[in-house]
Amino acid sequence: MSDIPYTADLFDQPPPAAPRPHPALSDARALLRLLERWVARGWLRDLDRALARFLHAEVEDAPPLLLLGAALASHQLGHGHVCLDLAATLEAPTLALSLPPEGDDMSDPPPLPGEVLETLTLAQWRDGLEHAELVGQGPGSSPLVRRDDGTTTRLYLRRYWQYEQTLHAEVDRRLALADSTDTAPDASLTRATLDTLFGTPGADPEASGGFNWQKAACALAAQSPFAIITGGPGTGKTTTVVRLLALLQTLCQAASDAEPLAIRLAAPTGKAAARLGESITHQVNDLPLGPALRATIPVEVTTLHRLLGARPDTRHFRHHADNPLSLDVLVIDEASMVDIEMLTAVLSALPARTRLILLGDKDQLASVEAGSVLGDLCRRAEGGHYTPATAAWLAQATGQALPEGYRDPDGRPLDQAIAMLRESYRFGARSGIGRLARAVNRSAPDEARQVLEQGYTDLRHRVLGGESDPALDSLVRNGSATREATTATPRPAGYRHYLSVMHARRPNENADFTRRPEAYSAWAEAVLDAYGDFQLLCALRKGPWGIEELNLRIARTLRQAKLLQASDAALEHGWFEGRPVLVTQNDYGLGLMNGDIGIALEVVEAGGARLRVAFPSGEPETPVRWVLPSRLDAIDTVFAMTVHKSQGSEFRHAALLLPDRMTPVLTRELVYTGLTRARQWLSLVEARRGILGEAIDRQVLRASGLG
Ligand SMILES: Nc1ncnc2c1ncn2[C@@H]1O[C@H](COP(=O)(O)OP(=O)(O)OP(=O)(O)O)[C@@H](O)[C@H]1O
Repeated sequence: MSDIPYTADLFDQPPPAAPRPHPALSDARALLRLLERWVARGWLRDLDRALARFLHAEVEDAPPLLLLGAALASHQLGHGHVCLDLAATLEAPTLALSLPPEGDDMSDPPPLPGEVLETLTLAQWRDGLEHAELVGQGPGSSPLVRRDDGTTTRLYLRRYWQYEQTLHAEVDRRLALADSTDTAPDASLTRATLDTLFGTPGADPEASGGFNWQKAACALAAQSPFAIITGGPGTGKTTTVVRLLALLQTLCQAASDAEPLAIRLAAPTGKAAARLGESITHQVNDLPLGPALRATIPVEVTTLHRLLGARPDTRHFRHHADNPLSLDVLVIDEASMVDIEMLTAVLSALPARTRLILLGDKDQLASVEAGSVLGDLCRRAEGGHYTPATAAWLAQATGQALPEGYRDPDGRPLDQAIAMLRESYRFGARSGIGRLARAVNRSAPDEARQVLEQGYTDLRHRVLGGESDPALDSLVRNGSATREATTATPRPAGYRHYLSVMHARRPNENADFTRRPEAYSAWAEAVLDAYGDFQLLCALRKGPWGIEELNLRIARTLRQAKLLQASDAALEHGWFEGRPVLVTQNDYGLGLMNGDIGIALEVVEAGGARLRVAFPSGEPETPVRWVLPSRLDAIDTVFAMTVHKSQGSEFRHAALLLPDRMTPVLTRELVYTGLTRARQWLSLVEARRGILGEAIDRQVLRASGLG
């Protein structure tokens, strides 16, 4: 009692005024004015406001709370959510809406969502959505759909609600087929084939209790027309799927003398497709199988757009429910990057008998488009939840007893179709990167901190002393010093490495580009390969820790070290030799895909020097595709790359830079995705001590009704 100041002052103060409801909550015109200010400021898309305006113009009595919900549900699509979760929005508007957006300087801002929503309750917002013409509860023609459960309401634009419904229906249809006994594969042949493909039974590491999850994944997927194989980097997803395809072909051959299964492999981006193609080619060659069976496993990988027959200027594909793909098996790699619209299109274009196998890492950042389908479907993957019938099948088909902890008599049909690979062969038990990735995934900041302090040789950690700390420049220029710095030990590179290769291996100055293309091609291949040795990854686009400012800072650092030569103007806005660029949009005409990285190189042509940009083509005969800078519009300089853009890529040494303050994009998934891009070494750079812990405490939860 004595701690409380007992002074007259305390009682003289008027009680704080209760916040008043914002006028936009009850007046449609005030709401539209507010949305206009948010659009002018770049907080909302014009598209989001246009929807609210359209509904207001069409239906005079459309409640303001409904218009607000519609604009925000539309805004959420731009942030990867298929719907607006009302309760989450009211609880933490800034986080749920990512508003104000990253990089806003907050000078003279319009009212913040938090201020506007401050007095609104979930019950009031729900009441405000009561409008039969505009908001339905299910099938119908209303533009919006709401789904209520005890704790929240989800508001969808009808198209996205429909995607979710189609996806549910298509997955359920396939899972129901899995239950019918006439589709069950021959258990003894499955077991004999898996023993051949995987060698002696039970050869998996102790960490998995001797249980070979790769083998189990093959057995689970072989008995279901829909299957997911999820696992972190290097857990053997590709290894497993190649063996699964060999098993399926063996079972098919034994069942009939018919043709082998028609199998296609696909990935969401050209880069992911090229990577899978390369990895699968090696794996197929190593299979302990005869050449005839090996030849039935394809090594060519296409993009999903190409598979479905994308047509320019329309979101409709050539293949759909009425013109389905003729296939027996479709494998989609990097499925975490596939958004809900694309996955629905794929499922609709596949006959129900076609087996669909999704591969991916459920813990990675989801697609930037709406819907984290893989993550949602795999929410229960960690625990297994296999029924007694599934455990019995695994015992018959693999000769292994499923550990108790993964059994569940109440397991759901979807659980039976999902296999999680739990052991990384790339990051063994002694790898700091692997241990850090596990700590991040478990949201264990203290454990992550300990891993950083334990002196792993593949892990470096640095806390910067401010925006201009030269340690960052030194890291990106030179890489990091190895602890066991002997000349024989390879070192984690910085950008000096690829630029040195560029200078040292340049073709003779008399070599003309048109007459000696092979000399230029070999040079470009060496430079591109060396570039893959290092990449700086950042969470943000804007501000001192964002890629825009860092790209310029790094270019200047490299010029100062005499590794680049360019005027200020060229560094800021133009082209210079050595400029690494990232393609940000597919360009089928040029054969370039979103995510491709090229490097500007100077070639001698017709007696003069000119810049051309070299991209890896993925084709063995002409490994480099040369493009004139003037033909490239959708590109960014990529000395610094956002973690979002780095998905599906790997670098021998990756430096992950975390900013000095929390922003909505900084989450556990982002840190995990960033650090698992490193194949051999990771440098983790904190702009402020402790930011890693704060980031991994926060997980993105995408709003959806899947899972
Ligand atoms: N059971 C195993 N025993 C030993 N090595 C393995 C095993 N499974 C996979 N590997 C090796 O681990 C490495 C990674 O395997 P793989 O490429 O199949 O993993 P992934 O999960 O597809 O990787 P990514 O995350 O790159 O997509 C490869 O070198 C592979 O040969």
